[in-house]
Amino acid sequence: MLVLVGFMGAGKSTVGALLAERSGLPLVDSDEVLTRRLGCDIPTYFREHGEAAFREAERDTIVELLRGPDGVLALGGGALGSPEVRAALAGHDVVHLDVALDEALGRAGDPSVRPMLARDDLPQLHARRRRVYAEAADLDVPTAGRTAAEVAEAVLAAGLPRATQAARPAVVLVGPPGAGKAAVGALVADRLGIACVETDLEVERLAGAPAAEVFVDAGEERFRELERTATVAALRAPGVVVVGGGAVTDPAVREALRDQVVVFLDVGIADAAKRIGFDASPSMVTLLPRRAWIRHMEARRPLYADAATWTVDTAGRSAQDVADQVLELLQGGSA
Ligand SMILES: Nc1ncnc2c1ncn2[C@@H]1O[C@H](COP(=O)(O)OP(=O)(O)OP(=O)(O)O)[C@@H](O)[C@H]1O
Ligand SMILES: O=C(O)C1=C[C@@H](O)[C@@H](O)[C@H](O)C1
Ligand SMILES: [Mg+2]
Repeated sequence: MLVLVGFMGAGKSTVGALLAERSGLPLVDSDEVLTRRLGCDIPTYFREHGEAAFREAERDTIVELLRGPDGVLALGGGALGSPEVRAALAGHDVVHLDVALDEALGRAGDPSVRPMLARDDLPQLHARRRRVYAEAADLDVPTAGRTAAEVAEAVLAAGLPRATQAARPAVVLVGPPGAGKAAVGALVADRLGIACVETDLEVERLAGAPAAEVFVDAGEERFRELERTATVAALRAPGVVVVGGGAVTDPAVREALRDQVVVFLDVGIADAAKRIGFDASPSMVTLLPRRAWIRHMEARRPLYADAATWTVDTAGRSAQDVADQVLELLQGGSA
């Protein structure tokens, strides 16, 4: 992961969003994940349970996020107080956004709602933490006199492996026709502010004809060839990638799926048949009658499951509900 550390107001969230956009990696903000998990905002939690309880929850959450799928991770300003968090940073690319105290105070917003700003030893806290951030970091970026965009440029220019790695999808969705991949993919991409690439549509673009037509006129073998080209290319670019139901039968596609963040959207014939509408107007999926769907699913289930980082059961659920679960998984929530 590309991990951003620094004092409150250093620009971790703002610069993190710019780096996420540039690298195609999802942005995860530990304060946001914690707010969701704690069920209330951080100042309220500090008031009701005290700082020690907050630090424990913060430590556990961050250690878990650091073990999770790749991304840009912005850490809360006090996170490095934990030796477990400092140890868990090993092997990640850590960037310290170095900000002077007066500048940070100018940026960090209303001090009355910031538990850690309401203390009289702030200059000492800032000086102490600055050393801890620098010690943990692979790169220190002074933010004084630089816009957030310039800070992001400085991070990219330093050539850290994660910031400059070849782009790859934030998440790849696999599953049979009727799993809801395209609908869920569009919702997830929308929330992450990134593109959604459907390999079926890419095949149509390459072939210059509807996918069903390629399948019937040029034959399945030609269709699979185009699908392999389109899918392997999509898996090297940022965004959310929705992989056509049969693509996993191709060994090159399975190879390209290795080490990706993959969600298998699982579904049974009852829900799939309802969602597809087997008698609706001609499309790729209406070529698959009920029995063929079942046969394909039996053969492909192990391939979907093998490729998957997570499996999500979509039976009886709306696309929005499934998309929310996928987002939660990406942002370190439990399944
Ligand atoms: N380099 C910069 N120059 C000027 N303003 C900036 C810069 N970086 C961030 N800001 C602004 O400062 C404010 C705080 O930035 P941001 O929320 O990204 O900081 P943070 O490190 O995530 O702080 P927090 O402790 O709240 O998580 C925002 O209004 C943001 O637009
Ligand atoms: O500096 C800190 O100790 C904190 C910073 C914020 O990011 C929050 O994690 C919380 O307000 C504590
Ligand atoms: Mg922030």
